[in-house]
Order: sequence, then structure tokens, then C-alpha cells
Amino acid sequence: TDDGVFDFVIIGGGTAGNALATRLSHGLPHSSILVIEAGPAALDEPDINIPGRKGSALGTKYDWNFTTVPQAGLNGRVLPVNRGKVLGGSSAINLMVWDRGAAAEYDQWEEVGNPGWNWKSMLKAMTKSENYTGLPPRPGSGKTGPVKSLVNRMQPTYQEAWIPAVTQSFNISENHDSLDGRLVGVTFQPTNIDPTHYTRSYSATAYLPLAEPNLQVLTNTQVAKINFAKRGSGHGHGKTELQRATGVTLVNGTIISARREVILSAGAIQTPQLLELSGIGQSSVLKSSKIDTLIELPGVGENYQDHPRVQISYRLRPGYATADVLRYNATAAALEMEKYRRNEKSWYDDRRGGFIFANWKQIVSNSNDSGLIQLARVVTGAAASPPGNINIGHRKKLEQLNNPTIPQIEIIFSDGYTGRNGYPPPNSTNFGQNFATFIIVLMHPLSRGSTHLNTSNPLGKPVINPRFLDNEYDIQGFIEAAKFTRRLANAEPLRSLWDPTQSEFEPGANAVQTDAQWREWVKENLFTVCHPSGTAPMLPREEGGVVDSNLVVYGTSNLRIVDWSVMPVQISGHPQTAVYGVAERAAEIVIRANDQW
Ligand SMILES: Cc1cc2nc3c(=O)[nH]c(=O)nc-3n(C[C@H](O)[C@H](O)[C@H](O)COP(=O)(O)OP(=O)(O)OC[C@H]3O[C@@H](n4cnc5c(N)ncnc54)[C@H](O)[C@@H]3O)c2cc1C
Repeated sequence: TDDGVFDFVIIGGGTAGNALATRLSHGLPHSSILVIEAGPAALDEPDINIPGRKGSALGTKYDWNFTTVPQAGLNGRVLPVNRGKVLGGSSAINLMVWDRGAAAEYDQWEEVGNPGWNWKSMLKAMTKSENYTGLPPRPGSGKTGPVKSLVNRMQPTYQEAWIPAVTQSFNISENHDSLDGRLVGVTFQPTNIDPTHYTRSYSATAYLPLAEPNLQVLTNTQVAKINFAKRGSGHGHGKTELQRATGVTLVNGTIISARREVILSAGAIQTPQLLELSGIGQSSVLKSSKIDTLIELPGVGENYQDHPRVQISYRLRPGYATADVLRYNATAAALEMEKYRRNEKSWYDDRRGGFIFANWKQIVSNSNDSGLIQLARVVTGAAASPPGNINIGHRKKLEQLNNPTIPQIEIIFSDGYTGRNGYPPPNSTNFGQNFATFIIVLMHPLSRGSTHLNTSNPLGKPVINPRFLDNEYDIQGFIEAAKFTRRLANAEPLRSLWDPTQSEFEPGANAVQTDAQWREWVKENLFTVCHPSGTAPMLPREEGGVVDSNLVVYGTSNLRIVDWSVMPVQISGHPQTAVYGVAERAAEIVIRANDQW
């Protein structure tokens, strides 16, 4: 393969790309497989490996550092869109929450036209990727897979108030079965940490070391486009003429050929960009970039869905410790690092964060969710038109609202200050204080955005427009959830944790009281948990789909997409377990299609 010819060329050595490549190297032992990754391998990078430093790789050379266009719904603010640019992709820089959506959400994938893609098959695929080492064992967890996960050994004492406060004052029960398709409830979630040295377990360290020598990885190498054979070549009579991917061109002009398949695993932002660079997408976008349209696929780069968040933080009474100590006390930080290096419990572990997943009935003040459901019907158009006229994703979201097992809101009780403004600076009276932050995440927002190449610089940063808060349902949902969170923080035993001199630090109980003030505060403080998805969805072509249920791009014979851009209906929870699951299922599909060869 020195001549730059491989059987399979995978674009993107990220979360899905590395998992897929490793499985193909085993399942297709006579094939040569190449992964091309734009970023470096950074296997010894402490900012990636040390769980307590999670977040510190954001904004560095390991991040593509994209941004949104100014968001009208956020008073014109521009938000960062972080994406891993390193071997391992976003699994190297993410915040390591390890959970799943609700079972019914994966079943919706099948209902929208994807036979075989459902909770049962996804659970099988997800458990194949996982080795849950936590105690006690959790139902639905995998025991033999490459990615290690556990519930953190480090539990700050104040977090003992979490579950009692939720279960004693609200209609939300304790539930630790989040890996088994039952998400609604309150728990402490697992994280993807390898207990051997207490380091992040991610696709580059978990999967790639298991690969056979028929897999090669090229790092620091960026693909510029996918190449195709002329129309009709190699296809029999009576068949629709399909484009056949012959390989890729790198940004330096080198051509690498693929005998069998090209597989795009560049993630939810760059997979659509690479399709467009290769002539697949909306012809209007392509025309303005002077790119010939090979395949008109209007769904490319549309249907962008994310999980937006806001956060409320509280100042703890003196005497309660958090990982904030690492920010204000260098001596303590050095001691904690020594403990971490000895593999002892340390603030440089990740901390055991508390989680609520809840439906609207459990959140809104009088348990009456009909106002929000009616709003959703208006925003999606369902109140005024027959169901057939409603976008398929919206139709499924409306169904989700009537299913109490599907959460609409997530609240993370996170250790330390994790708001938007950064830990208070040394000259502030709050420097040296410890905080706890409630991160509120909307699971099924109705805003649907887009990401497309920049027509004036097609290879450069794409134009990303999530359209955050472009509708009243998302705004009202956040207002309800923020008000709930304040009630929760004032429920015992949580209430007794807060410093009486300044308990609610942000936004502050006096600063925000009315719904109008919450609305403005949400617009000014909304942020993202970085789960962009659905930008090349696995849906019927006439519904805006880009790939079929074998993950093959419509109009091509051998170009597949295997990453989170294929997600057909948005799931709650955090996506990485599902991304690995998609890769595991994709590997089975590709191996089955090629095992004769
Ligand atoms: C800051 C942050 C926090 C998150 N927190 C969590 C969490 O706590 N829990 C959770 O479950 N999920 C979390 N996520 C989401 C999760 O990490 C992603 O959904 C998932 O990793 C996406 O996987 P992917 O394979 O689709 O893309 P990626 O893992 O992003 O892989 C894409 C790869 O393609 C490469 N690439 C792109 N373009 C090219 C090109 N032209 N040539 C060559 N290579 C290219 C990229 O460099 C990258 O390595 C978070 C994400 C971020 C960014």
C-alpha cells in the first residue's frame, strides 16, 4: 500500500472513525484500511488524559475552534463550537459523561424508516464498545468492550445532599439504570475513565491499540475532497446511475485511492462540509462556491440539532471543598497532583456529578405540561396543518412529549464553578470561595439549524447557524427549568449547604425574579454542551435524508457516513455511547457487505 491505494479510506480519526477502523481491521483481515486524521496524536497530553483537567483542551491546538454566526435569539451573541482536532476527535476533549438516551428514542430511529436501527440493536452495539468497571454493576452496561467507564471514586461531601433533596421534595425517583434505557430519575452518572491510571478512556487509547497491522493511521493530514468516477461507470443496466467514490484528495494535492469504500467520519460539522466540497449537497450552496453539483441532496448540512444549556451557581458555606481549590490554591493543587500521580483519590479525578433527567410534568410548577405541549404544536406547525406536512424530526419530538419515559430536561449538579464567566478573578471577594453549579440542558429543542461551507472560503471554517432560541417553546422550556432549579436549590438538605451571605451567586436571587427577567437572562447566558448532530441524517431521501439505513450516501454506490451527523431523531442523554454504537453497527454492516472479498 505504499502507492497510496487502500481498500477502505476513512476520513477522520475521531470517536466513530477509530472505533469503526479497528473493527474493520479484525473483520476484514485481508483488506487494507487507512484512517486520515487532520490533527496530531496526543496520547501523552495531560490536558486530555487527566480527568480533572477536562475542558482545558478546549480552545487549544486540539480544537478546530469553530464559532456560530451571530445568534438572533441570543441578542446577537456568537458561541464557540468546539470540535476535537486530534486523534480521537471530540472523544479526546469532551466532558466524559457516559450515559444513554431513553429506549423509546432509539426505537424512533426505526420508525422513521431505518429497519434494524432500534433500542435492542443499539444497546447490543453500545455494550460491545464498553467495559463498565464501576460497582455495583449497572444494568445495560457492557463488560468486555474497549472503552472503560466507571462512577467516580471522588465524591465531594456536599453532594450527599443531592439525591435526598430531589426525591424528598419532588416527584423524581432515584434511578441508576441510565445505561439500560431508563433515564428518567436522579442519579450519579458514569464517566469514561480507565481505572488503571485513572485516565480518560477514548477512541484513540481504547480502540486503536487493539487494531491489526492492516490498519494504518495518517495524522496531521487533512482531506480536501472525495473523488468520484464519472457517472455510470461500472454499473449495470437498469440501475440508477450511481457515483462511485474512488478515493480522496488531500489539501496538499496528494491523491489516495480507495478500492472498495470511502467512509466519512469527520463529525457533524465537517462531514457536511466535505460532502459539499465534493459536489454533494444543495446546488445553490455549491454554485456560489463554484463547485459542480454531482448529487443534489438538499438535506446536507441542514437539520442541525444540539443540546443548549444554561447554568445557575451557588456559593457553598466555608468548610465545603470543591475542585475550585485547584484554581485558587497552588500549593493544594500541587499536592492533589501528587496524589493523582500515585493513583489516589484526588481533585484531579473527575468528580461524581449528580444528574436529573425529567419530563415536563416533573418540572413545571403545577405538573401541568399542556402549555408547553401546545406551544410545541404551534412552533412545529402541528396546530395548523396535518401531520404529513410536519418535518419528520418535529413529528417525532411531538410524540416524545407524550411519553413520560423520555426526558425533556437534564440538570447536572456539577462540582465547582462551571458557569459561563470563568472562576472569579483574584481581586474579587469571591476568589477563594467554593461553588456548585446546576447545568440545565434542554434535551429536545425545536430549533433546527444548519452548517454549510463558507462560499468565499470553502476549505476554511464552515458557517454554523444553530438558530438557538429561535422559538418560544425553547425559551419557555428554559424559563420553566430555571425556576424549577431555583426551587430545587432551596429544598433541604441542599439549602443548608449555601453560604448565607451570598447563596445564589449567578444569576442572583434579586437580579432575576420575573419571567421577563429569566427570558433575558437565558438569552444572555445560553451556551451549548457541544452535541451537534443530524446534519447528514439517516432518513428517507424525500424527508431530507442523506444516507440510507446502510449508511450509504444517496446517489453513491460506496460512500458511507459513520459519525454523529447520521443521527435521525435527536436522543436525550449525551451522545458518545451512541456514537460508538453507530460505529459498532456500521462495522457489522460494512463487514457483511465486503466479507466475500
Ligand atoms: C466540548 C465537548 C464536550 C462534550 N461532552 C460530552 C460528554 O460529556 N458526553 C458525551 O457523551 N458527549 C459529549 N460530547 C459530544 C461527543 O464527544 C461527540 O458527539 C462525539 O465525540 C462525536 O463523534 P464523531 O465521531 O461524530 O466526531 P469527532 O469525534 O469530532 O471526529 C471527527 C474527526 O474528524 C477529523 N476531521 C474533520 N475534518 C477532517 C478532514 N477534512 N480531514 C481529516 N480529518 C478530519 C477531526 O479532526 C476529528 O478527529 C462533547 C463534545 C464536545 C466538543
